[in-house]
Amino acid sequence: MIKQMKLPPQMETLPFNLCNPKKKSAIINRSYALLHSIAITSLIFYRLSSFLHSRRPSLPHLLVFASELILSFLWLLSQAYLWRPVSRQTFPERLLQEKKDELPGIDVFICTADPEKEPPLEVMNTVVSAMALDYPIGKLSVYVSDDGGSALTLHAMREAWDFCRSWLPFCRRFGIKTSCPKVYFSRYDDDLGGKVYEEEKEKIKQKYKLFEEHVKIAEQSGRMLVETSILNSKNHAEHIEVMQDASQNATDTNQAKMPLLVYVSREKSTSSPHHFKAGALNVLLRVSSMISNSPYILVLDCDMRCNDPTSALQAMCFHLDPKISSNLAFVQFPQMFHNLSKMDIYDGQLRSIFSVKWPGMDGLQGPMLSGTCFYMKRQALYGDVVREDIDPIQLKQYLGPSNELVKSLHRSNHHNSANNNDLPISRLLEETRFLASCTYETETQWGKQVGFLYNSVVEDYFTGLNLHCKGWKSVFCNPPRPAFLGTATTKLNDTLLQGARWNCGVFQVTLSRFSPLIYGLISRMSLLQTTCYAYLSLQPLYSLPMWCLATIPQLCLLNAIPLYPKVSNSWFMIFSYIFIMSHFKHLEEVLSTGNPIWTWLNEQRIWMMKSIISYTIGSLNAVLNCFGLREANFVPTNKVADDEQVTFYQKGIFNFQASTIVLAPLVTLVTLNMISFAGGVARIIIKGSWNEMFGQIFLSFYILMVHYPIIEGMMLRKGKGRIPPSVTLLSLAISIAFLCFGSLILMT
Ligand SMILES: O=c1ccn([C@@H]2O[C@H](COP(=O)(O)OP(=O)(O)O[C@H]3O[C@H](CO)[C@@H](O)[C@H](O)[C@H]3O)[C@@H](O)[C@H]2O)c(=O)[nH]1
Ligand SMILES: [Mn+2]
Repeated sequence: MIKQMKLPPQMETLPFNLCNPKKKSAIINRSYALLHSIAITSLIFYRLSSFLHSRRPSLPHLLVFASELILSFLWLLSQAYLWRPVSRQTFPERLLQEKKDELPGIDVFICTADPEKEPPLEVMNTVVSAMALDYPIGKLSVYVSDDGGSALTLHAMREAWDFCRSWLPFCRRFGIKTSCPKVYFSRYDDDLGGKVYEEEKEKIKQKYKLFEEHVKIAEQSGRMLVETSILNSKNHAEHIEVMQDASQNATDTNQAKMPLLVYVSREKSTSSPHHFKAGALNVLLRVSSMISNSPYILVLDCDMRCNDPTSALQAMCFHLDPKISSNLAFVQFPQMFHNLSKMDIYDGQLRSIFSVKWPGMDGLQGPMLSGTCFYMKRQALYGDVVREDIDPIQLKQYLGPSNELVKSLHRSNHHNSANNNDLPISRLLEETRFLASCTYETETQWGKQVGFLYNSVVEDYFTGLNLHCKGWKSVFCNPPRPAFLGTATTKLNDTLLQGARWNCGVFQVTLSRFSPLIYGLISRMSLLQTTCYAYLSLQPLYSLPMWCLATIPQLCLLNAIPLYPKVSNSWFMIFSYIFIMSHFKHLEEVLSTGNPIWTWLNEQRIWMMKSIISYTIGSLNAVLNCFGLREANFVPTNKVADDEQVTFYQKGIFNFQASTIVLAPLVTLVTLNMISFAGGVARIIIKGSWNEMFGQIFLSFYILMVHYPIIEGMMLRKGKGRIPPSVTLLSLAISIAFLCFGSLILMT
């Protein structure tokens, strides 16, 4: 499919890629930051001086001030993302013109873990779309890691391999851009016309249907074996299978008509830790080094299908650019999603990360590693181990006992994508099984200094942090056509619990000796880059001011204790300025990244919800884990949605079918604010004074307004998806208890 176009003369002077600073955004951001920091400084001055004037500052005042300090600190850290945003452009045609014959090999790694939550048919669509990447065939290999060790996934993969035999030639022949068959057959957006094309399309469609049917039948018969497979998913021997034409030698990929496809299910046993996805990726690293050993690696989650086959070439526009390639570790594409609704009430698109934070970091040392959709240099993962002068014995202490692995390392170090073709295939497979066994990593540096790092359930964040600390750079590539599309969570419960896992992971890093604020500064990272990492690592702290500001001012309102200056007082202006400007800045960001105005409200809401639920649960888990009281866990997110769930989500209606631990805190806080707001309004009516309490009344009003869907779910909705009355009652009881108890304390 790779075609070399004749370039117009002016293009011949173009580089492979361009980096354009977003000057206008930088000016807006920096002016805002300057004014806002003056306002925050005055607020702190106001609080401190009022403490000096009153004889003994009250506890609520101290708590609110502490919250304001935490919020200000996090705000300050977050400014690093806004300092120097850039955007990038690639010119794959230029790359082909100069480097067509020197393109390096790429190994694609796809991870799956649970055939129930990650239906094999969907996973195979990802596999097929990766097989169809627009890249020289002999230089592309696809590896699937199946942590579930499921016979079903293996079966589906053989079927997928079969389907690829027809699908790949079809894509190549007609230049199909939508190389994920499921999407292609539901849209046909490659409008190519022509009789031959139509005929071929019909034929291939039948083949896809057949493929789909085979997998579905297997799925149905597999259901009955669920129990054994659950057992199996935690305890099974390794199984590795190289799929290839019978005529073809596994190692002779250069002659192949199809990319190599390899199924890897590592050995798992309940007695040894498997380190979740990071563990799976490290096994793939070792296994692939025996087979294709490509110098570059594309990592994909099982639901992240390729949506633009040229992504590999786009990534190579950076990796092969002599100006930046030597210290470039990875090219990160944004995670984008195929199932977002117009309203996107749960902020499934993660807008702030992929439209603001990563472009911002791209102007510094580069975006963080985001788990999927990145092209990584293999060498970067081997760390400082692979030096010319290192002695083999020492190398084995790092990499484990396999001689073949050590040898392969030198080959990849020499930028040679050639395989281990000095080994016979049977010997090679034997070695891969050894490398995929449970015990291989014992007493090695895998997960500590080599490969994807353990110690945090967000292996991506932690691994990326270490790379940047060692001086590696990264690049954010965000082309107009999404390069990859995944499945976003469409349920409140899933979104908040996924957020809890992420925040548990980053907080694990915060509590370790790798805490970015310290570790980053003593390493080779710049101050701004360190600040970006520190912001994410401390983000769970948002939970403290959120809990505080949703309860204390309300309690004080009911007890007639003012916490903010009177409206007539000029200091009130400072508070209003900070509140209004931070909202305007957020709005500016939402609109300038091409989103509708309701995104702004959705994000405010989900941010508060995450602060209360995800950040709280996440940081608690991390703390418990730190003291050895609880094991941090990586439970894969559900990727199947029932019709009912999809309907709610599509209509933008909150689905409150969620566990009580997720719902009760939210409902309690809303109830509490309803009571205090009512109390505040009653006070105005009876006493006629609103001046000194306005700040607190407004705060409650604001919280209620943003969380209107919860009020609706409690009082106005009927049927499925509403908040169960039992949760409402429980929350009411807790709020009243809190208010009574709190008032008692305030009176003493
Ligand atoms: O023991 C495990 C657990 C998970 N996975 C795979 O990891 C991927 C990501 O899991 P998912 O459930 O989709 O988690 P998300 O929260 O959606 O993932 C985000 O967050 C993770 C870190 O928590 C990153 O690894 C992911 O790339 C990033 O997309 C999936 O392909 C899983 O099959 C494994 O291979 N083994
Ligand atoms: Mn996912």
